[in-house]
Amino acid sequence: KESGAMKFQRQHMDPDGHPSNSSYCNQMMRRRKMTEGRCKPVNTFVHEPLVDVQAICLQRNITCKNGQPNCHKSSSSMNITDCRLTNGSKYPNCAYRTSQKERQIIVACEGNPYVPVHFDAAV
Ligand SMILES: Nc1ncnc2c1ncn2[C@@H]1O[C@H](C(=O)NS(=O)(=O)C[C@H]2[C@@H](O)[C@H](n3ccc(=O)[nH]c3=O)O[C@@H]2CO)[C@@H](O)[C@H]1O
Repeated sequence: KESGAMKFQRQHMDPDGHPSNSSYCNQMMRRRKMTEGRCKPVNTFVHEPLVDVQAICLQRNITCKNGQPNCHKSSSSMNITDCRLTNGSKYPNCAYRTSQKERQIIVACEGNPYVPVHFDAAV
């Protein structure tokens, strides 16, 4: 069974990648298995070293969107790509808009070791 930490890495980590073109999201959402059964509507990939994203869990606690108190915001902005399903997209042909951004990110952390298990937001 896939752990929360491994699921976070599958869904959100791409340290060496960067959207060279508009098909980055179409390719990556398939490759990372987020277009099976349905097209995941929104997903962010983070283009920073895993250790830097794991270090976010050391920042002070803030409240997550779901009210849980185990979220943390990155101290600096990070290189990310937002993938957002387009209106004309029809499963199984999941069509995404690729947007490269520099944003602080908010993740939820859990476990021992205390590591990211959920992407909450980019701010
Ligand atoms: N506090 C917590 N502590 C611990 N675990 C927690 C906590 N909260 C949730 N989980 C867990 O995470 C699981 C999960 O998949 N949550 S999810 O809201 O659907 C994820 C969002 C995110 O993937 C994506 N998104 C969204 C915005 C954006 O900018 N970028 C971007 O990528 O969209 C998704 C939907 O918004 C949930 O089942 C629950 O098990």
